[in-house]
Amino acid sequence: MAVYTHVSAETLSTFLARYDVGDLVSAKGIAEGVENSNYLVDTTRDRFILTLYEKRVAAGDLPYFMALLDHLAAKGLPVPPAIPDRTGTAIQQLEGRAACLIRFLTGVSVSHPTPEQARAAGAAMAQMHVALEDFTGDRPNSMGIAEWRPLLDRCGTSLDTIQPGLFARLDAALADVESAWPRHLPTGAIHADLFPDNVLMLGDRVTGLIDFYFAATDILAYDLAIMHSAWAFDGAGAPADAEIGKALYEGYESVRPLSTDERAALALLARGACIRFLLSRAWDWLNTPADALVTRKDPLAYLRRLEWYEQTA
Ligand SMILES: Nc1ncnc2c1ncn2[C@@H]1O[C@H](COP(=O)(O)OP(=O)(O)O)[C@@H](O)[C@H]1O
Ligand SMILES: N[C@@H](CCOP(=O)(O)O)C(=O)O
Repeated sequence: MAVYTHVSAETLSTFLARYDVGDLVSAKGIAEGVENSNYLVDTTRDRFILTLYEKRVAAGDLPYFMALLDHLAAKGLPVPPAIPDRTGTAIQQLEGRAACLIRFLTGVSVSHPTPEQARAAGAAMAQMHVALEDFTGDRPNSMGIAEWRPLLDRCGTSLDTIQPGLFARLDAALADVESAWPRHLPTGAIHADLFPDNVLMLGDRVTGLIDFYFAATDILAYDLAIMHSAWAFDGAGAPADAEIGKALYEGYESVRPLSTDERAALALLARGACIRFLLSRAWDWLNTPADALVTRKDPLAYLRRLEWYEQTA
């Protein structure tokens, strides 16, 4: 579930009156997602997404995310910009939360992507990287490599309640990744969470890239490595059809060919991605009550992926 903050029909009607978008017809909470409260809003004119930003998205970061979305939308990328109200304001306050009314995009996120869908999604990521080459916004990555050790230490040996020896295992894996992490690869604005659930598709066509709330300045090839770690495995962390990972890379390189150094670094960057998502999932696992409404994501699926990159890639 992802409706943490309830918005009544009366409050929403008053809120929509700030915009030139027609009158409220219906509003439904959206179950998918874990970070924010999302509503599907229909008006007499159109369909929108209303997002209320919960504790993980800092209100101070919203201008960066919105500028990035505007930049991509202006270049024709299928991303959902926030809609300005009659005064030109896109970032609002609603029920004590920062909130935006966002363009609705058609399409569905695929649970089991095919190679052709992975190829299209890889190409979409590369188009995004190219379109952001002249984006001047900057946001240090709050989930980047510098943050992994502090997060590991905050989780501490409680990790061993998830799997015996997990803390020591991650401590060693992180030390290896830290000592080899590349410092010379091209950087720019990256999505940093382009999992299948954040790509909307109709058939083999990408109709939407959503959920930019981890976007930050970081290594471009790291974004692709994150994507590979999310797309080329099943939910339990076992490798999916090898064609999917291959098609993802081919799709990306059909738009933005990787340099030799970027290609050589992909496996290491993917090991970093595995540690990053293992740690954030483990933190949530340890700090979310088992009966909470939010479904906790399996941290160990990312340990299996880490092992695959260490042994195979
Ligand atoms: N602009 C959009 N157009 C269509 N559907 C959207 C849009 N934004 C979000 N959604 C829907 O809402 C769900 C949750 O959105 P998401 O941004 O992933 O939430 P969270 O940040 O809480 O993880 C998505 O899986 C998708 O179904
Ligand atoms: N993709 C991350 C969690 C972030 O969730 P999202 O719904 O905002 O994409 C993971 O799978 O661990």
